[in-house]
Amino acid sequence: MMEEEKKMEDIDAIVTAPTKPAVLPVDIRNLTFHYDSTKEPNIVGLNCAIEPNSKVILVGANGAGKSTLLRILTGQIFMGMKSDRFSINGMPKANDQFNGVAYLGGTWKRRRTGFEGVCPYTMDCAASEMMANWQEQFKERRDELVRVLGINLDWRMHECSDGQRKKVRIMIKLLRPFQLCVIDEFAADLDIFSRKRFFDFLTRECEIRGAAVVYCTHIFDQADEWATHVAFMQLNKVLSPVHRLATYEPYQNILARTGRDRAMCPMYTMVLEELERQYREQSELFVEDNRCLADVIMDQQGMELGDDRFEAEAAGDQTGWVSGRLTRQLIAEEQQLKRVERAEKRIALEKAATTGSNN
Ligand SMILES: Nc1ncnc2c1ncn2[C@@H]1O[C@H](COP(=O)(O)OP(=O)(O)OP(=O)(O)O)[C@@H](O)[C@H]1O
Repeated sequence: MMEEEKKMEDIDAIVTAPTKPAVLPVDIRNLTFHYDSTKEPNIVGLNCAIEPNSKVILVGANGAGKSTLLRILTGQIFMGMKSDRFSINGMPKANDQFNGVAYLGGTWKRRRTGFEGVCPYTMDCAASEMMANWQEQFKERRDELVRVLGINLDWRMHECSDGQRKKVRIMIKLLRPFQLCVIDEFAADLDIFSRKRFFDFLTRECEIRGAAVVYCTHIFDQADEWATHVAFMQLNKVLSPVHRLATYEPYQNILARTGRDRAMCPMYTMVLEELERQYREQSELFVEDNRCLADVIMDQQGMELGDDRFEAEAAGDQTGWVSGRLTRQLIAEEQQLKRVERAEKRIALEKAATTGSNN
C-alpha cells in the first residue's frame, strides 16, 4: 500500500473511532459529610463534576468547608461520608500520590508514630535528598520543576525560607504526573515570579494530559488569566455548581464594567460581591441599621472556635510533640538542677555554720 494511502487510512480510523468518554477527574453526587455524626453535617448534598483540562478556583469564607472538601477529594478524609456517587479519576477511593492524585496542602502527618507535628521538610538534609528515589525515577520532570520554581537542590532544608521550603514540597509532590492536583492555599508563600511560572506549568500539565487542578485560595492575582472555572463553598455548607467562567453571567457582567466601575481584578470583585450576598442572605444579624456589613461578618467569624482544636484534641498527650513542650521540659529540667544545686549549697553553708558555732 502506498505510504500516502496508509496515512489517510490512519487518519480516517482516528476520525471515525468511537470517542471514548473521558474519565472525569472528579465526579461526586449527593455527598454529605460529618466530622461528628451527633452534630450538623459539615458538607451537605454536594454535587461536583470536574472535567479534564479544568482549572477551578475554589472560594468561600473562613470555616465554610473548603479544606474539608479538598481533604475528601484527596483521601485525607475517608470516613463519615455518604454519597450516591464518588469517583476520583475513575476510582471510588482517593489517595494522595495514588491514581494520579496530588495534594498540595496541610502538613506532613504521620499519626501514632511519635512524630506528630514534626515536619521532615525542616530536616538537616539537602533538597536533593528528599524522597531521593522518586527524584531519581522522575529525573526529567524533577529538573523541569527545578527550572520552573527556581530551586537549588543543594539547599539544606532546615535553612530554607518558608517560600523555598514550599517550592521543594511542590516539587516532590508533583514528581509523579497527576490527573487531579488539589491545592489548598499552598502557593501563597511563592513570590510573584515563581507563582506565575508555577501556574503556567499547571496550565501546560492540564493541556497536555487533560488533567485538572482545584485551587483553593483567598488571593486572586493570576486568577483571572489562569482559571477556567470557579466554585463557591457557600455559608450554608452547600457547594455551588462549578461555573465555567466564560459563560458565568455574574463574572461576565463584572468584566463588562467600564469607567469608574471597572474592576481591576474581576475575580476578586466577584468573590467579594458573592460573599457579601451570601452573608446578607444568611445572616439574621444583618438588619437595616446601617451597620457596616464587614463588621457584622467579622463578628460572626469571631464566634467560630479555633479550627485546629480538633487536631490538637485528637493528638492529645500521646506524642509529647506539642509545640513548645520540649523547650518547657528542658527549662524545667534545668531549673530542677539549679534548685538541687542551691539546696546543696544552702545545706553545706548551714552545716559549716553549725560546725563553726560548735567549735
Ligand atoms: N477535624 C475536625 N473535626 C471537627 N470539625 C472540624 C475539623 N476540621 C474542621 N472542622 C470544622 O469544619 C468546618 C470547616 O472547616 P474547613 O477547615 O474545611 O474550612 P475552610 O473553608 O477551609 O476555612 P479557611 O478558609 O479558614 O481555611 C469548620 O467549622 C471547622 O471548625
